[in-house]
Amino acid sequence: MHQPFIWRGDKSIQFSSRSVETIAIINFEDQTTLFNFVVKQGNGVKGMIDSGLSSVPQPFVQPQAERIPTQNALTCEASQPIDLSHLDGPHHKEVAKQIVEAAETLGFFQVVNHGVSVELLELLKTSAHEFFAKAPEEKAIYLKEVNPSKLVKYGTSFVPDKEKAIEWKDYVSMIVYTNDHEALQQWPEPCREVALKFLKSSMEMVKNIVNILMENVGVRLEEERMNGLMGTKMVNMNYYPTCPSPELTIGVGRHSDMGMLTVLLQDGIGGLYVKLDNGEWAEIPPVHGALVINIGDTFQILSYGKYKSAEHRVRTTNMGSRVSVPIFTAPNPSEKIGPLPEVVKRDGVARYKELLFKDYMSNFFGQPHDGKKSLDFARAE
Ligand SMILES: O=C(O)CCC(=O)C(=O)O
Ligand SMILES: [Fe+2]
Repeated sequence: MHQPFIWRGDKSIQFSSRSVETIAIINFEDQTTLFNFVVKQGNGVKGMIDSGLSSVPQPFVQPQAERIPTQNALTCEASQPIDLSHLDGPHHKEVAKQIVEAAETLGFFQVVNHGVSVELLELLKTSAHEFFAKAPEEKAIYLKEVNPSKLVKYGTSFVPDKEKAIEWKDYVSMIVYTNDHEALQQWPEPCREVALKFLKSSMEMVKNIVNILMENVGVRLEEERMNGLMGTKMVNMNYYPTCPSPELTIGVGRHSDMGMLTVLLQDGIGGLYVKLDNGEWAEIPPVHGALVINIGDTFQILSYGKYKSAEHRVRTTNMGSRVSVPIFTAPNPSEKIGPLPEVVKRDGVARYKELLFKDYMSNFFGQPHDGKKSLDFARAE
């Protein structure tokens, strides 16, 4: 079995690979060494924790303002899942109204009877755990510096070299631009098949929700435009290792998602928080078998702000390692995004300018998480 580290004292540990000759000292007190070990060499937060670390190293300690209080946390009241099985029957209008209201207010809701089997949801969580349980060198082959594929990326935190403090999260992103065959060849085991199944079995639901939200603002999307707006799809597996001092760290900092709609599977541990209008944060409680849906920046731009890309964040815990599996849907890189003419005509002045999605995307991935600042890039002067 892989046994990468031997704990030695408080400050330094030995890196032990298979042969005694390769033993090297890793000093977690030295920030460059730590950064290289966790981020550049792909050991991840998990590799650091597996070494027997019992306190949070300085580069992971968040500024006071970003820390998440664990006491007296609110639970989101509007979190009763919406039952999508009624979309096909006489209750269609009521269900559509619930979706519209959630998209206009919180920007987050949960759904059941979404078309993805509970067995598949369980398999997704298991395979996320299996991927991150692999030896660091088996995951490191998917680091973007090592792997030329644009379809897969393994890493830690969001933009670790620019952040004030590194997020307590490892992840693997699996992207589809063109065809599934390519994805299946390049995505890692043991996630590739289940991730693709998740994507396939949730897309009908996603398109139904997008259509409901579009129709509500007087827009009927041609198939080609729908495909253009939903052309980039990414399945992530997020892994938040158990943390010795959760009050000092964050799993994911305050942000909104960049695309159209996100579908998220979370496990039973909890820790996903959404910002309410009054500035308070409330937890989206885990509901077995449910999926979380949230509106992304692109949808906010297209609807000139009628639908809200909700600000959210994730706390860490010492109760066990958490996994989550979001699907991000977003436009093709070459797609123009801007307020839809129908919406502008109906409801007034556009607050966003037209731009190419690839420009929005590179700005988004170039900055550390900072609430909804990402949207400033698209704001009309
Ligand atoms: O892990 C979660 O619950 C949410 C993750 C998230 O917000 C993201 O990956 O964008
Ligand atoms: Fe997110």
